[in-house]
Amino acid sequence: MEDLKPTPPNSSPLTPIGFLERAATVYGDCPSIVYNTTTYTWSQTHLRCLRVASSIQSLGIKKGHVVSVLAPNIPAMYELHFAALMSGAILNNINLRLDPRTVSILLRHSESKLVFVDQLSQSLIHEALSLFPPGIPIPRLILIADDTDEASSSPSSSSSPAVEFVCSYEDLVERGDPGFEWIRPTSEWDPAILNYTSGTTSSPKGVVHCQRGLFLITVDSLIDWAVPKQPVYLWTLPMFHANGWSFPWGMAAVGGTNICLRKFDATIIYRLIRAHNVTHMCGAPVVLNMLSNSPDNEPLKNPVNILTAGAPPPAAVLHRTESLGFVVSHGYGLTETAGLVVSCAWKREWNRLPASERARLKARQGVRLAGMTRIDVLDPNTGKSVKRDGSTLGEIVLRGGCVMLGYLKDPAGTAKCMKDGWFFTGDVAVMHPDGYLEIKDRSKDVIISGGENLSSVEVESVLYMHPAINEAAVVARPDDFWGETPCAFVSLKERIRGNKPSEKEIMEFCREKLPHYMVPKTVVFKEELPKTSTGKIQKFILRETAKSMGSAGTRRSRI
Ligand SMILES: Nc1ncnc2c1ncn2[C@@H]1O[C@H](COP(=O)(O)OP(=O)(O)OP(=O)(O)O)[C@@H](O)[C@H]1O
Repeated sequence: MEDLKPTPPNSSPLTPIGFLERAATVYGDCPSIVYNTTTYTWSQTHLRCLRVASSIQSLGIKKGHVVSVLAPNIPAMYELHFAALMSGAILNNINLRLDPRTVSILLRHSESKLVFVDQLSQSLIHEALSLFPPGIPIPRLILIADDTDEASSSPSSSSSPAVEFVCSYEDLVERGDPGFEWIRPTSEWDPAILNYTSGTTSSPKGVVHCQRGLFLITVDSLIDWAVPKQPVYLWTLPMFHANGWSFPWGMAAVGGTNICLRKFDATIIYRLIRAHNVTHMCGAPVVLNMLSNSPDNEPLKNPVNILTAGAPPPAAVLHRTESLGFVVSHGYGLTETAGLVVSCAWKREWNRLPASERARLKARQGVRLAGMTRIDVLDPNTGKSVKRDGSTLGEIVLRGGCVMLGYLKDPAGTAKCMKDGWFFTGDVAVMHPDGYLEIKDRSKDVIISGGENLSSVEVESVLYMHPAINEAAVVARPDDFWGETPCAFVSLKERIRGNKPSEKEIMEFCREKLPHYMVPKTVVFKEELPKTSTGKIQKFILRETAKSMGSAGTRRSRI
């Protein structure tokens, strides 16, 4: 059989772009995108993307050039996930809640040639470009105009500075060629996406993914979440965050309806779920917390599948969300893996367990998706797999086709996390006897108290059980005696604000449920906890605050 080799009929480069052509054939007359009063069908979306792709090319964008987008979850943002790649360009989504300085750094780092700018982000791009040093080429700008009520009623829409745009996005659609022969990858390893990480632990890093990786993560995610044909998908997860965990391409593969929205809160989400009979949505645990604590919450008429990832979901939040009729699935991934690569694969027999036990099991991150090659939790000292005992800590390592090509212009950073055949995640976890892993912390967040490693996630999960607590984060506070002690930052639920529990009461609550060394020795009440735009609590900011508080000064007997 050695003479049988790959040949053109069996080795076309994998790419997720082909899903769109197929959707236009199979689901041509069915809705692809719904945004306020606008609805497109899959054949319209296909043609619009071809037109935009041809226009991008006619603006001088060549294969491998970076094209950036600064927009919320609106139709143009969705279309550019296809159109930019169809023009041969590399798509770079920029988080629109970043400050101008960071946006400016990212645009220079990526050497972006063209930036699509939502009309409400004009000030941001204006300021970002004004920070370009002289002599550095400035990217050209395309305006994504939006005349919907939501966009035009925003205060910032009227006060935008004059920014020079080449033309509008709709001009590109209009003047583009619907018969454009889109640029197919010559190799499935061709770079396709440049995403910057959230910057939860450090400055954002530029993650590059190839066409093959995107194809694999898209197909794998659809299988793992058991997404049926023609779901109704509500865009509550920002597409600028790791390409919405691959679901822009996934929805084309299954002919789903994308319900786009510019901004969201619990009221809008509940309204859209009812109006469109939403079947699927994604969100970080912060979204689940918001939905389950909202005064608008009421049990859903039909179950809605919600996929959560991005931060550890406390069991108490999972429990509250499911009791409203959401069917929660829990996954884990990183910008570096283009989406979710581990999930808490649910077993039918677990349905018979009490709700709180189900939530506890579901809070575990789980097992590899079918398309991943291997995952493991390695002892940092020996490099060997940790014991499957649910308590020995190690680092999660991954291997599979959707792991990034590497960090842009950062060979040292790439080599640091991609070595010995593994991608090292920097996440600390245990392996349970049943082969499911559970994250205990990020390596930078582990608290070391009296030589004992202490999982901030475990302490947080207990704090979330407290009826008055809305959100909680636990970080290390320096301590002269113990080295570090746990310091809890909490925000309280709106409705109990008059009746605030004391620091001591919260510590007592934890003491009933945790070993003494894990009980927070300090509790700080805050109106709101600092978060990244993707809803992750910025522990490095809290850590700085805890540090500035000085030694907790605990005495031995208190621990
Ligand atoms: N289900 C989950 N449970 C716990 N943590 C999760 C889960 N899913 C993702 N995470 C956390 O999110 C991280 C990946 O997030 P992302 O790629 O958005 O950037 P970031 O790591 O937050 O930013 P930066 O690398 O710049 O600090 C993981 O490494 C992990 O710490």
